[in-house]
Amino acid sequence: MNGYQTSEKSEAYIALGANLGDRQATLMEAVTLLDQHPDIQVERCSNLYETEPVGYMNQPAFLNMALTVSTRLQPIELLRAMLEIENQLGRVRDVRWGPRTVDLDLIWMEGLQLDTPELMLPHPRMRERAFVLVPLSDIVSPDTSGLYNTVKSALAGLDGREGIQLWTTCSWHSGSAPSVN
Ligand SMILES: Nc1ncnc2c1ncn2[C@@H]1O[C@H](COP(=O)(O)OP(=O)(O)OP(=O)(O)O)[C@@H](O)[C@H]1O
Ligand SMILES: Nc1nc2c(c(=O)[nH]1)N=C(CO)CN2
Repeated sequence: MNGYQTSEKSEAYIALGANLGDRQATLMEAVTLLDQHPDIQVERCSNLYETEPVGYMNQPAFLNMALTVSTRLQPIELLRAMLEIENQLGRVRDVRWGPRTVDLDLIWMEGLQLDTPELMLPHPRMRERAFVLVPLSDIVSPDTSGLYNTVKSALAGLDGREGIQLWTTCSWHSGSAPSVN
């Protein structure tokens, strides 16, 4: 699909990670801030997983999770809203793949492919990242068949879930804060 209808609501999948400060509190704050944006509604929220760092090893373990949101925003506007929330929560960019208070990546919008430096969709590294795929597998449904099939086949091709532990369950009830156990 090339064109993009902004008048209709779209579902977007977002991966979140944090490995500095109070990781769980920061992730919960990011979810709340996303839902408080006037044009973004959080629909589903994965459990939280503690994961070993990938790419740059000399850093603390991450907490990772994933969300489904619905929005009428253009994808680039959604990404900019996400980057603003990262800044609000104290994200500092220095080392590539290095430690961060919070990271929000736009992973997938069904039927959409983009290849610009500012935004690539689907996220170009999603298939090799168990820390993205495992949380996503909590929230994908066969209705979103492109993503569902991508997550299932990418997970089957990885070496399993080594380095990924369930940290806490999480559920989302519209209009309230995310609830963790
Ligand atoms: N799908 C996407 N999601 C988030 N950022 C993207 C995406 N595609 C391109 N970018 C661009 O990548 C830039 C760097 O993002 P970021 O600092 O989060 O990278 P990173 O988390 O260190 O590494 P990685 O991109 O491998 O996850 C962002 O400013 C953004 O413009
Ligand atoms: N376990 C884990 N490792 C990472 C993560 C992350 O969120 N979790 N994010 C990175 C940059 O996007 C690099 N490495």
